[in-house]
Amino acid sequence: MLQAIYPLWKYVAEHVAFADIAMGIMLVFISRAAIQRLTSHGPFLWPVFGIIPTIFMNMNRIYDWATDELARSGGTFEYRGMWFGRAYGAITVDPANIEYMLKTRFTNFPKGKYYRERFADFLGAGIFNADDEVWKDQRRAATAEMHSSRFAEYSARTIRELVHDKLLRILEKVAESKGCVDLQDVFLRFTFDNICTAAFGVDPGCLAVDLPEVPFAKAFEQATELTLFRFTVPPFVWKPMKVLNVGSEKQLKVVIRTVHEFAEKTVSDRRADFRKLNGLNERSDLLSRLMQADDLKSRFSDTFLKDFCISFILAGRDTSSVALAWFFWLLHTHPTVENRILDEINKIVKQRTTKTDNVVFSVDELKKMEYLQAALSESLRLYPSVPVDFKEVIEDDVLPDGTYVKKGARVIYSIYSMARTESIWGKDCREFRPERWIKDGFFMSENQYKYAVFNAGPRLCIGKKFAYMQMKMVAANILLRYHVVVVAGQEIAPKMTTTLYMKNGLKVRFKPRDIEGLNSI
Ligand code: HEM
Repeated sequence: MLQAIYPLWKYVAEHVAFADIAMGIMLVFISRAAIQRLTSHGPFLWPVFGIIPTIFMNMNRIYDWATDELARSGGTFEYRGMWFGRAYGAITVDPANIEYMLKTRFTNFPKGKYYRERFADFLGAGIFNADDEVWKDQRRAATAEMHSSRFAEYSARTIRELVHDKLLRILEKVAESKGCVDLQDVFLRFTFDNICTAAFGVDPGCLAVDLPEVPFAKAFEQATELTLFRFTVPPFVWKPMKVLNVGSEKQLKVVIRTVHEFAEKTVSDRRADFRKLNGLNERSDLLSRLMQADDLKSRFSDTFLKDFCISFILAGRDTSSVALAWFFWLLHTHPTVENRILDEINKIVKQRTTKTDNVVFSVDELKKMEYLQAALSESLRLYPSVPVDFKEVIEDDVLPDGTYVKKGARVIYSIYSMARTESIWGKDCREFRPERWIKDGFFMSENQYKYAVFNAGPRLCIGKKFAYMQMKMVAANILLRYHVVVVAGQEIAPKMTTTLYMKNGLKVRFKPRDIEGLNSI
């Protein structure tokens, strides 16, 4: 045998240079990739690394890149990538595929282990990080409490107080000084205080006039960012770092501790109040309502309540604030829309029978603001607070458009790209046109799977109603009193992360309006 191979090897060694062999291997890979490109949709898949190099090349415009590729591929493309571990699946904007995953085959497309493993330290088994029975239990409890008239009244009151006692004071101070402020930062502070008040019944005080740094809020922000880092590196990098307690994992441990200590103390203090007062009838925040509702069954342990509240804060913290920042930016670039909103607010104020110096909108008045609701929905369509989401595949499946997805795959849906897809929203899909939401003078909602901004199906956002009330209360009160002037020369661009922040914030000035002359901008 060796006698036969040796002459052959000798011949190859003498006549074929190493470079020729390398070239041969490369040609095989390139022709495989070229065949793949010709026979499938989607971006070029590189040898070995698949889609990863293309993602890195387009990192600073990843959402627009995905939109272009999805348009080229007819709405869905498959991907695979090797980044110290295998990743594979599909990316889609097809509403039928989204309905299939989020409703029809809900149990085959959970959040999954990949997500849960990375968020476990921070969120424990909280609703945002749970599947199956653990999720169902929390969902049921949260829905019952949040849809109660008691919570609706409590949240309306707390939002109103926060707007009038804190937010408008800050704006007034900025307007008087003729200075400018980062409106996105102000909104982030507002929603953090607001969601903590709703979930825990505790106001952390981020929205004080001097805009202080609040340790709990800072720790929460860092815990989110450092957890997201785990999605960008392979497990064999972050897991040993966690065990050895070094680098970002060391920092993560510290900030998670701060968040958990705050939450644990709030839960145990409330438990003590419960025992002392023999109930929590006076309190309407979610934590107190859950404790009270659970009085006899003892189903909700303190750990469950802590995890529940932390998940809730994560879900409701930044979503409506970034939505408001994009909304005010769009108004700046579309003054006719701003005028129409002002007309609507003006009419509602004029319908009042009693005049007052300080207009405080009631929930009924906010409900009548149909055009404002349309403008906020349109702004969220173009700039969805959660631009992409994904689900894990439990068993091999076929999506309605024929895409085969293997067990263990991740199917990503790009909500940002959906808004820019002509087959979904028409030729004017890229335009900011609140009128598309108005039929016969009234706001008309859209199919959840076409407008997946608040997710859809059994996991539809629980805070949707709360978020609209919050956004309308803020927008109507600011617009009534100020013309928001965007400072010229700043770069407005999205930050490439899981929440659609403005990368550089939104610097604005406030020009007080003559409330009598609402029609003049
Ligand atoms: C404009 C504002 C908001 C938007 C665009 C939004 C969007 C979303 C989206 C896309 C999800 C699904 C996330 C996922 O499963 O990966 C979600 C879930 C959720 N949202 Fe919202 N949200 C907003 C405001 C809020 C607020 C203010 C609250 C709390 C008061 C809230 C509470 C929740 C909760 C608890 C879930 C988890 C539901 C579940 O998994 O069953 N959201 N939201």
